[in-house]
Amino acid sequence: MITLGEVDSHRAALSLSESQARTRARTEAEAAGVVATIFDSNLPDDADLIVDALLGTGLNAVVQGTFADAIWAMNQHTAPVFSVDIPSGLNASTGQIMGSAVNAESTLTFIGLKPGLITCDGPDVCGELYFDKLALSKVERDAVPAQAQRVSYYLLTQDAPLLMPRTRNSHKGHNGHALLLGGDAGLGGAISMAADACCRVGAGLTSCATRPENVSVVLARRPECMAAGVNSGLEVQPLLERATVLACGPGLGRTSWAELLLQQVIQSDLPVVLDADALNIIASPGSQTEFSERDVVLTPHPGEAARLLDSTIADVQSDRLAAATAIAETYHAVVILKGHGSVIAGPDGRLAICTDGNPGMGTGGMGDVLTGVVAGLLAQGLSPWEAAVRGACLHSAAADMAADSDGVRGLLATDLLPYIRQLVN
Ligand SMILES: NC(=O)C1=CN([C@@H]2O[C@H](COP(=O)(O)OP(=O)(O)OC[C@H]3O[C@@H](n4cnc5c(N)ncnc54)[C@H](O)[C@@H]3O)[C@@H](O)[C@H]2O)[C@@H](O)CC1
Ligand SMILES: Nc1ncnc2c1ncn2[C@@H]1O[C@H](COP(=O)(O)OP(=O)(O)O)[C@@H](O)[C@H]1O
Repeated sequence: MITLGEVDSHRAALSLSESQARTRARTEAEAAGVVATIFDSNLPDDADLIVDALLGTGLNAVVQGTFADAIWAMNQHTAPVFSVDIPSGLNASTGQIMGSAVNAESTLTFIGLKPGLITCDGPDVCGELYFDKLALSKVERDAVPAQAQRVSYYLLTQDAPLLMPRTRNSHKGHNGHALLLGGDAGLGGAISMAADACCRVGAGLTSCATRPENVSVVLARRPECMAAGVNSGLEVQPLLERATVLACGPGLGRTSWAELLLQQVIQSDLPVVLDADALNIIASPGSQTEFSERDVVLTPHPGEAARLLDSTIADVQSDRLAAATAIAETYHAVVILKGHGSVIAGPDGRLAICTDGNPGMGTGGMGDVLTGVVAGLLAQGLSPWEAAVRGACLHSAAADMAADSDGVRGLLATDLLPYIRQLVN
């Protein structure tokens, strides 16, 4: 941790106001050896560290004027920037850059980890993130309730394994039977990848209901999976009777075939994961779906979330926690709002942010694998909340392992599968 004492030979203080608090801060900084100067668009060339303590967690409007100039100057400077509490210009609650933000080399945040540091644009601007609870007692810290729980594969498995070990006497009937529905013409890969992930996460049995022409695609990729070609909703009925958990959406499309399949899924009372076009169909005008009596996980990316909320991607990304909460409340379901810092929201107001994951995951099929992972966890008896939290972290941590091994670019959804298997054991 860097202290003021260690930076006292550096002239990096910016004085932009004479309010009482700032005056006191300035007095104390000067006493520690900092030389304060009025900011005039330039920072000293010879500074070898910039301490950014310009704007804090109260920022709620676009940064303008001298503040924007100061942020620009810090970003142009060759010295690394160390941000105090939060990089100036970043919205502490949402992770949105408010016009411009400091690109910190590292950030030391205090008392509580702000959600904006770990979702949306936050991780791109805060650099290495450090946390100090300061001298506050637990009682004092608990007085301010956390907005969201930070979750990661590492945090979830510090004291216990991700999944309970199996009894030696267990058999496939104990581990659930997931039925995955989707795979319209040309999209057989999506349902096939979801099924593979469901098998690898440990579901006892995995079946697919897909277009007849995709049956061979699914079976060729994963013979352990069962695949039925279906043309109508009626043909889905016997499959539903054997399943314990459903997932619908990967490669589903939006044809009348897709709507018939989804109708069967909606009418069932089995736990279900809905993704991709299943979400787009329930978001369409006239569709009145809510799941108050059922275990449901919805996995929208920001585009699908915008359709579910009848809003825009920009609105969703401007406050990801609020968007995930609004979907969870509207549909009475657990929601994984995907993207960097995936947000998990429960209908009861619970919120978590997953800090695993990397930009290599921005490739087709990655969401289909997540659907299979969450379905496989539900099949093994996890609650929707646990399946969503553990599934999101498992999926992203597997992607991090795959990226550590061979790099971020060119990472494919199916590259995650061996790591998913390692991480569930
Ligand atoms: N091999 C396969 O069979 C594949 C099938 N896929 C299936 O094809 C379906 C349709 O995929 P499309 O890409 O056409 O449609 P999408 O609805 O997934 O994407 C359409 C648009 O939504 C927006 N969007 C998506 N992700 C976003 C994000 N993270 N942040 C902000 N905006 C975002 C973008 O504007 C994007 O162009 C998927 O739902 C999936 O089930 C894809 O998963 C790709 C691979
Ligand atoms: N930059 C990123 N950082 C972390 N995770 C990401 C990033 N980009 C994408 N992801 C993850 O990858 C997956 C993409 O899902 P989705 O958009 O539904 O893909 P598809 O429809 O192609 O299957 C989600 O789990 C999302 O959280």
